[in-house]
Amino acid sequence: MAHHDLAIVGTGSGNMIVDDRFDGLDVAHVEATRFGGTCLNVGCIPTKMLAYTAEVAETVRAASSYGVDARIERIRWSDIRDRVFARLDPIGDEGRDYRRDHGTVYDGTARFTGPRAMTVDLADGGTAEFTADRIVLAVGGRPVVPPPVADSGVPFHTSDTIMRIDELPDHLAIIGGGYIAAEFAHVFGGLGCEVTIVESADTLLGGMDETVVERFTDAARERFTVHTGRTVEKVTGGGGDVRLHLDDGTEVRADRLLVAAGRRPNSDRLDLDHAGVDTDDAGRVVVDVHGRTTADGVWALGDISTPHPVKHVANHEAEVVGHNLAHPDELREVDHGFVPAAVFTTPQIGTVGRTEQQCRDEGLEFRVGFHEYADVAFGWAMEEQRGFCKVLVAPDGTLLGAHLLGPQASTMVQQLVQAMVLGVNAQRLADVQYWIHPALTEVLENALRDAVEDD
Ligand SMILES: Cc1cc2nc3c(=O)[nH]c(=O)nc-3n(C[C@H](O)[C@H](O)[C@H](O)COP(=O)(O)OP(=O)(O)OC[C@H]3O[C@@H](n4cnc5c(N)ncnc54)[C@H](O)[C@@H]3O)c2cc1C
Ligand SMILES: NC(=O)c1ccc[n+]([C@@H]2O[C@H](COP(=O)([O-])OP(=O)(O)OC[C@H]3O[C@@H](n4cnc5c(N)ncnc54)[C@H](O)[C@@H]3O)[C@@H](O)[C@H]2O)c1
Repeated sequence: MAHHDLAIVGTGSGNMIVDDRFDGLDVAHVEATRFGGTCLNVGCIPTKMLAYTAEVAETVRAASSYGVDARIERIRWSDIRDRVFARLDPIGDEGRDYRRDHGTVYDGTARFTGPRAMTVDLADGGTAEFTADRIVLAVGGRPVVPPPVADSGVPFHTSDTIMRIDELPDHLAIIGGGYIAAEFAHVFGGLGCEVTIVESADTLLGGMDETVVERFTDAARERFTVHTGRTVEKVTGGGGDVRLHLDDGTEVRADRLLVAAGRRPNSDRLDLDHAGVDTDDAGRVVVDVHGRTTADGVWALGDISTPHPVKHVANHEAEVVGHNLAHPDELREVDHGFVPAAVFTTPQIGTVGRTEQQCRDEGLEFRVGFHEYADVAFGWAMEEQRGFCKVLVAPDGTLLGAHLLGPQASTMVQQLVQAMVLGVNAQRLADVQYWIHPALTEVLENALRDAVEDD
């Protein structure tokens, strides 16, 4: 049986760990599907390349409101898809080849057979067994498929497959109304498809700040057919005619179905009990602040273990675990303070820190600073009607949270993230810098002033 000094299972963020600090060690990587993980192959990057493309199409459609008459001649879906994947696929392939040249790569699915011992079901048949001094679990998560879909036998897509389809659907039905549903509704709606969303909660993007949720859900209702507070009881049909039977008797007919009803960690497929690795109630591998699991020599990072399943957090955790493997006597801690997020839709969303409802629920004293895009000059240039910035500020000026909806929200929120991380209070942030006039950032300046200036 092979023995390695270090084995890394999963090549998304896991592939970031090994560099020249590990020269001289025998290192193995194990990957069940495409090298490079979710973000590169089926997640953040292709979705954002498509989201931007959809924005280009929307800009053309909206051009006449600025006095520029334009129309879309044709949407060349196969060219759009191929632009994305012709760029991304070679990156994963090169990553795999590099690792092969510098160590061992197992193309297959690994699970534990004992403490720090694994077997790999190889993609091309057969199995391989290995032990390792140290093992890193970076196996991510996968889409959850609700039973009415899974049991129906009706073909469906998840985020893993929908981006590589051959033809755009006329009508896409989406189950779920979270991040993934919102971004794909934007992509396919922007490219001209009819979109219907079925979400079991009363709003889309539940869990975000209440004003974001309200305005985003309203915006989505204008662009798509949205059923909130509804569940799918049965799925029938097939091929290009999928029918969703909702609990209020509504039948949704579409030619494609996308399931975007949440993701779960892949911990249930690793036979963790053979290795002494514990999980929590949500199926996440339990780790300490250094990334160590409950089993000696086994580490974990990213979506398999984190409470924040976004790529910037997985990257940070990979950096910390990498450092800790290389420097076992100077362990670093993972920092989960002020984790921002963005939703790449129209309107865009950028968010960090507590929501207004969390501030209330925690009984905090706070002020709300609020400003509309429509009330700054660049908002006039853009004819922006819905966008806003909300900041939540404690009596001593500490920023508790910030939420933006509107153009460039994913970029603009970064300035507030920076202030929160560096401990710059709202008054100082508003006062000590010039705010470029008449840039969109005047929305931030005015929201901050609204929170800190006397009524
Ligand atoms: C559609 C979509 C869009 C997203 N957009 C964003 C975004 O815009 N911004 C953002 O921050 N986050 C986004 N995310 C989330 C982000 O992609 C994840 O948080 C991140 O990729 C997790 O990285 P990871 O390294 O933990 O896992 P992954 O990147 O998922 O890597 C895990 C790897 O392990 C492999 N694997 C699984 N089980 C085994 C096994 N038993 N043996 C061997 N290999 C195995 C998998 O094949 C996979 O390659 C998005 C996710 C999705 C699905
Ligand atoms: N821009 C980004 O950062 C980005 C983009 C995509 C995904 N992600 C990550 O991926 C994770 C998973 O995304 P997601 O959108 O799949 O999950 P999610 O948890 O954000 O949303 C799932 C939604 O589906 C609904 N739902 C669940 N079961 C349902 C059912 N049977 N019928 C109808 N609705 C149902 C839930 O109420 C929820 O609103 C996100 O939490 C995020 O961490 C991030």
